[in-house]
Amino acid sequence: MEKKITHVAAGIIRNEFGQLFLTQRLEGQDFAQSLEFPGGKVDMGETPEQALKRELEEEIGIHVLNAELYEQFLFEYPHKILYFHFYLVEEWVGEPFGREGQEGFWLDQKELDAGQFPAANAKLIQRLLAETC
Ligand SMILES: Nc1nc2c([nH]c(=O)n2[C@H]2C[C@H](O)[C@@H](COP(=O)(O)OP(=O)(O)OP(=O)(O)O)O2)c(=O)[nH]1
Ligand SMILES: [Mg+2]
Repeated sequence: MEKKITHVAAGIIRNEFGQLFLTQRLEGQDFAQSLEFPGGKVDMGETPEQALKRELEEEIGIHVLNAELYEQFLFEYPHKILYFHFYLVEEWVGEPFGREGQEGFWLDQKELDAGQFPAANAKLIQRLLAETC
């Protein structure tokens, strides 16, 4: 059977100290306990940017003021095919927190560790590490 492609929009939320806001996936979700960039599936009729804004309100309680597309790519897991839209978010209103009970914390961009994220994130994290100063 053909696997359908699910679109996912997620935010690389970066503060003025060069730290990124990460969350930990919950028990019961796929990739439970992995770290992630907050975000989720793009709903039917939504643009990826609209999905990003909705998901960041729902998951971490922030209102995004500006988002710049950083990386888009397809990744095939054994059980699903995802098309990611990662946005760099540096302007928002509110203080991010794990609104759905998940852990959330700030981490220096240069401290990112691809081993703590799902496999799809590897290249993205490589780029983020290469772009720290
Ligand atoms: N949000 C997010 N998802 C990621 C990342 N890396 C990665 O492989 N994924 C995968 C995990 C999921 O299979 C999918 C994203 O879906 P999700 O579980 O966040 O979707 P959602 O928030 O809409 O959650 P749900 O309502 O379906 O439970 O992408 C990442 O950095 N951030
Ligand atoms: Mg999600």
